Parts: sequence; structure tokens; C-alpha cells
Amino acid sequence: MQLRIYFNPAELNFVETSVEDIYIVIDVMRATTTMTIMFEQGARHVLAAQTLDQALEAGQKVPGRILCGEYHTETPPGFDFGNSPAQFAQMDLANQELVLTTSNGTRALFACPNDSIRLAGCFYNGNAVAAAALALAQERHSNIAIVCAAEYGYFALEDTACAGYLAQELLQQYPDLAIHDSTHGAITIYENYPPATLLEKARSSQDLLALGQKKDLEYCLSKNSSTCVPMVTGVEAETGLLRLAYPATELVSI
Ligand SMILES: O=C(O)[C@H](CS(=O)(=O)O)OP(=O)(O)O
Repeated sequence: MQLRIYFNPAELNFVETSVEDIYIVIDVMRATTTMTIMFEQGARHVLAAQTLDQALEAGQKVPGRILCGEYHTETPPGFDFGNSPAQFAQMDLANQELVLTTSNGTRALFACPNDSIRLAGCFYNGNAVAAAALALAQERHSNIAIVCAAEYGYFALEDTACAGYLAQELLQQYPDLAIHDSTHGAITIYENYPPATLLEKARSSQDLLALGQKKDLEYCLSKNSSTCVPMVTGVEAETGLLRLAYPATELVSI
């Protein structure tokens, strides 16, 4: 079993990807942390949209859906909530369906091959997402790919550090995993930029601090606080949104 790490979703355009691989998508600040917390709070589904318009349309289509997301960190007009993990952590989302669109994280899910298994990974569910990816890869005799959402196409320190952290977790749980240069690079970055250092140095941390979202950083930079592993379980035919669930009891269309 092999592990490859992509530091930017665009890299997927230049390699031969396999639909059989298990893709862990990381957007530490904040999309994949937020998704994990939504399920932690009881959400039934999170529907990931690629654009604001797609999200608005999907929100209007089904009454009762909660429309969430951001455009340049702000809650867009017409949306119920933004993309704050700290805010969702205070909400009872039992059985709710949420539509989520964000600048980088939800798009990174779409950058992976259609019909592939995609898991939302972050520091917050690190241990659990590594275990889930390994179980799926073993069951399917496939490889694992970690895809960093990055930041508007640019390298993101916190996503890469988290990729290194997940790589360490994967190697601990499955020492026979074959790794490549990208894994050595990500682990070195994690060792030099653990969460406490990311808080100080990562640009996204600075941006969130400037916006008064310090509480979000506590969630985004906390390790192994959840066993929830959001998984793409299909595509909503009418809207094209990716449906995520946890537990993924509906693994029928992939
Ligand atoms: O909501 C976020 O934190 C970001 C937006 S920005 O990059 O901080 O402007 O979106 P995400 O897709 O979660 O990275």
C-alpha cells in the first residue's frame, strides 16, 4: 500500500490518479475541521458545493436545509451561517442537512477523481481519519492519497503540516506503508510546525486572529478530539453537490 501527498489540488491534474485510491482531503482552516464538527453535533448530511450559486440553489431546493459557508471568510448574503467550527460546536445539528461551500476546502473535494472515496481530514480527527483510510484501503487493496486544499491555489503551511501529522499516524498504524518524497517533506514540515507554531506562523491563523476568530483556531489546531470521519457517499443528482455522511452507512453510489 502506498501513500502520496499532494500539496495542492492542482497537482492532481498532472498525474495519473486512480479512482480506486482513498483520498483524504485536508483543509485545516477551516472547512474539514468544520465538517467534522458538524457531524460531531449530529448532522445527517453535509452537502459540499463548489460555488455560491450552486449552494444557494441546493439550499432553496429542499426546505429546512441549513445554508453555510464563506466567501473570502465572510458569510455570503442569503446564507444562514458562515464556516466557523466554534459556532457549529455550540449548535444542536441532530438530523440536519447542511449545505456548505468554502473558498478552498469544498473545492478540493471536487478536485479528486469523480466517484472516488473522499474523507475529510484535519488535526481534530487525525487519528480517526488515518484509521478509517487504512481500513478502506486494506479492504479495497488500494492506495492512500492525501490532498491539501491549499489557499486559493497557493501552498498552505497548516494543511501540509497536518498532512505530515496524518502520515505519521498512518505509518504508526501501518508501518509497511510505502512512502514517497512528498511524505518525507510533509513530516519534516509537521515536525517544525506543530499546532502551537502554526498558531503563530501560518498565514491563515493570522487572518482568523485578525477577524476575531481565535476560538476557531482552538478547534482547528486541536489534535484527535473527534472520532467523526466525514466521507463522500455520493453525488446529489439534481444539484451535483457531494453528499457527505458519518457514519457512512450509505456507501451505495461509490
Ligand atoms: O473559511 C475559511 O477559513 C477559508 C476561507 S479563507 O481562505 O480564510 O478566506 O475557506 P476554506 O475553504 O475553509 O479554506
